Amino acid sequence: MINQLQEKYQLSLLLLLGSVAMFGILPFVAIRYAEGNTSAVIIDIMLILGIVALVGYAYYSKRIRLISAVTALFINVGVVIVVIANGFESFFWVYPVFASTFILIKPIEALCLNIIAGVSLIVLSDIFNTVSLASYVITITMLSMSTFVYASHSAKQFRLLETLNTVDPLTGAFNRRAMNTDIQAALANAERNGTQPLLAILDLDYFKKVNDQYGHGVGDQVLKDFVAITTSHIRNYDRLYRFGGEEFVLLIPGISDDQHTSFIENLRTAIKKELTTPDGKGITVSFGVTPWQPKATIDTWLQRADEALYQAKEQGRDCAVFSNKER
Ligand SMILES: Nc1nc2c(ncn2[C@@H]2O[C@H](COP(=O)(O)OP(=O)(O)OP(=O)(O)O)[C@@H](O)[C@H]2O)c(=O)[nH]1
Repeated sequence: MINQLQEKYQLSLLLLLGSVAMFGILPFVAIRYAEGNTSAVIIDIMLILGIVALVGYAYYSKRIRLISAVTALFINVGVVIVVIANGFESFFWVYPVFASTFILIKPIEALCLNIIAGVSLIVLSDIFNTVSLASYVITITMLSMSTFVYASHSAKQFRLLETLNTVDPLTGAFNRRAMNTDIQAALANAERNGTQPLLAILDLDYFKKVNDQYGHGVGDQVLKDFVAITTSHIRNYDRLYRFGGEEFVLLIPGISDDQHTSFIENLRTAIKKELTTPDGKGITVSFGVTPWQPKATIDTWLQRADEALYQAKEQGRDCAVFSNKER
C-alpha cells in the first residue's frame, strides 16, 4: 500500500516529465532541421524517442522505480552529449535536466548524478571557452543544492503523509484503508498467480475487563504490546491491520496448506505467553481464520473469518477456529 501510493505519484511525475520533455525538445527538431544541422536533429529525435519509450514502458510494466532511475541517467547523459555536440546553443538545457533529476530518483542519488554530469561537462565540452566557468559552477551548484534541500524536505513530508494515510496512530498497525488495498491485491494475485493467502481476524479476549480493571491507558498499552508481539512473530511480508477496537486482521500473502495450523497455533501461543496486564496476568486472543477460496471478495473473505471468530468466542475463547474446520 505504502509503495503503491508512492509509485502512483512517481508515475504521474514521470508522465509529466515525458510530456514536458517531448513538447520542449520537439520545436528544436524543427529549428535544427531548418538550420540544416542533421546531427542535432538525430540527437534530439533520439532523446524524444528514448524518453517516450521509457515513460511508456514504465506505464505498462509498472516498474516505476527502475525506469525512473534509467530515465534520470538517460537525460543526464543525453544533456552532456547534446551540449558537447551543439555547444552554447544547447547549454541552457543543463538547468532543467539537472532539476528534473530530483523528481526521478532519491535526492542524494540525484545530487551525485548532477555532480558527475556537471563535472563531465567541464572535462569533455569546450563550452567554457564561451561561458564563464565560475558562473556555471556557482549557478549549477546553487540550483542542485536548493533542489536537493527542497526534494529532501518533500520526500520527508511524503513519507509522513503515507504513514498518516496507512498506519493506525495508537498501535502502529496498518489501518483499514491499507487493509482494503492489500486484501484486494492479495485476492487478485491469488486468482492470477495461484498464491494461497490466508486471512485471520484476531480479537483480544475479555478486553473490556482490562479497561474496567486497569483503566483505558493500560488498555491502550495492551493494544500496543499486542501489535508489537504479533509483528515480531510474523514474516516481513505478512501484514497486521487494526480492524477496529480490539480487533485486528492478519493477512498472510502466501503459505502452504500444511503450515496453516502450525503457523496460527505458534502465533497464538506466543501472544498468550507474552501479552500480559501490568501485574502479569495473561491476556488471550481468539482467532477466526480462513484460507483463500476461488472467487472470494473482500467482503466474503472477511465475513468467513468473522464467522470463524464468532465460533472461537462461542467455544470459550483462547483458541483458533478455521472457517472450514475446527482446529
Ligand atoms: N483502551 C482502549 N479500549 C478500546 C479501544 N477500542 C475499543 N476498546 C474497548 O474494547 C472493549 C471491547 O469490548 P467487547 O466488545 O465487549 O469485547 P471483550 O470485552 O474483549 O469481549 P470478547 O471479545 O467477547 O472476549 C470495549 O470496552 C471498548 O471500549 C481503544 O482504542 N483503547
